[in-house]
Amino acid sequence: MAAATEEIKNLVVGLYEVGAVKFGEFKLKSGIMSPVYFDLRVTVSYPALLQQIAKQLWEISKDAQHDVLCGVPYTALPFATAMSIMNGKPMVVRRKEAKDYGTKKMVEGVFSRGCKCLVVEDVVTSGASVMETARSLREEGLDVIDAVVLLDREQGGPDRIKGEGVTLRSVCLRQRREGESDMDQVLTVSTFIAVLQEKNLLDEATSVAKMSYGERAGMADSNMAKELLTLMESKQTNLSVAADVNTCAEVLQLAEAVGPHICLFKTHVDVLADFSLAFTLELQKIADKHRFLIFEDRKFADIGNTVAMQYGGGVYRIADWSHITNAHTVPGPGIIDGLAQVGKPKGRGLLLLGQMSSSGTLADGEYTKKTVEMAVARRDFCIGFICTSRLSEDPSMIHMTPGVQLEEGTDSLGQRYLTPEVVIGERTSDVIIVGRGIYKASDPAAAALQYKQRGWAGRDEAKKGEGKGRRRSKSELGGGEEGDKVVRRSSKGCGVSRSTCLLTLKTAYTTRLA
Ligand SMILES: O=c1ccn([C@@H]2O[C@H](COP(=O)(O)O)[C@@H](O)[C@H]2O)c(=O)[nH]1
Repeated sequence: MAAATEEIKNLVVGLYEVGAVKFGEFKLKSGIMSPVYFDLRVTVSYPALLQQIAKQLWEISKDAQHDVLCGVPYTALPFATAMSIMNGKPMVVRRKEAKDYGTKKMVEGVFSRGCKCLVVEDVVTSGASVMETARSLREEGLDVIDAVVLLDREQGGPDRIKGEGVTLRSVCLRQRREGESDMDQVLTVSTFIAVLQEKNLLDEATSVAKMSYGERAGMADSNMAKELLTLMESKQTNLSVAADVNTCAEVLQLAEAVGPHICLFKTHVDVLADFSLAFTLELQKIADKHRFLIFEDRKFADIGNTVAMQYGGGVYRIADWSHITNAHTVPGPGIIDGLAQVGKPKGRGLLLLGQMSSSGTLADGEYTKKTVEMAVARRDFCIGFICTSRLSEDPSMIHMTPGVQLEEGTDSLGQRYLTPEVVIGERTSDVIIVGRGIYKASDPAAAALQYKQRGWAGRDEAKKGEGKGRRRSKSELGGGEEGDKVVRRSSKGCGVSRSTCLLTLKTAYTTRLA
């Protein structure tokens, strides 16, 4: 599955740079407040950007049926014109008001009855403008079954438009996956933010490392990521214990002892001499009691079909009891799809191994980069990474780092240890995973508390921005004119932190008006 292509990323950045996307505080025509406003009218002043827009709109029109194009007046007229010129496709123009002289035609241009017309729109909110245009074109004898839009504000537009017999396709930052509806084919807000952050275009305050886990929970795409981030915030812990002990009784005893201090309990059930499904039920009871999630560190590494069987069946039936599991990306994205087939219906989440803590690991450079792309493209199921430092500025992605002890060092088999302060404070990871440092301690509960405190304190360092995850803004957020949909706007002076704006933005986007 492709992540946002470079072309789409460039388009997002281009829109942002010309002020077609503004962050601040806006009252929309509907009365709701929004921390983002799209004003695509400015794009007429940027021919290269207009060309990019037309190219993307044309690409998503490929499966649509059309003999002519018609832009919804006025902002989308130049989009349709650019598409027409670039692809040699004729267009028609729909008048907003009929002339009171001459032909009194509502639609200008040459067409015949039954001619298929593709409606082109800039932004869809409720879908009213597209529907009005489609009705008017139909009254003149044109056949309208498809429409395309640059930005879908996810407020029910495509469904309403579908109700009028028109399929709306939107330019999106990820490709539609099998089984997803048209409504899923949207420019997701967290992807939008991730692209701008990746390009260092958002204010430093938006750096994910500076956001609370709670704020990020509100922005996460998968329910499992939301649940874990919420739990971390409410329990004030970013500690995961790795229970690498050999019997079920030892695992359960450890879970009872460390349960109050952790967000996640990591298992390797294939090292248990006496594994049974009854044991998993006991573990789940302890997890419920102490409010932590279970992570079976299975490190799947086969083709999609095989991992689906390994995850859902066999002796361990991992998907039945483990909230989270993980996978290598060596096989390619099929491994994620295979695991998602089993795990998604159960509400589970997946971590990808982007880096490893062991010395000489091959998981670096291009491999790590590709892994991040795979995760972002499936953020409905992928909740983050096993890694040694932050890999992505996407607020949905939870970074978990193993190889943590109170002192830096190595073991005799190549494991490398960093301290909680380095992992969370400097490398801006989200979760420390600690095994021997805790289960081999004379008092595992006391050791867990100590790691928990040091891991949580690391957050303060990360928020100060001294770490690697620090982002510097390249450009100030620009001022913008008041549009007909905007009552008030302020960017710098809105009195709300940028991260709060972004959180509200996410909320605004995910709240359907219908
Ligand atoms: O890169 C990786 C990935 C996973 N692990 C796992 O974490 C724990 C670490 O245990 P320690 O005793 O704290 O070394 C263990 O379960 C590994 O399988 C990792 O270490 N590195």
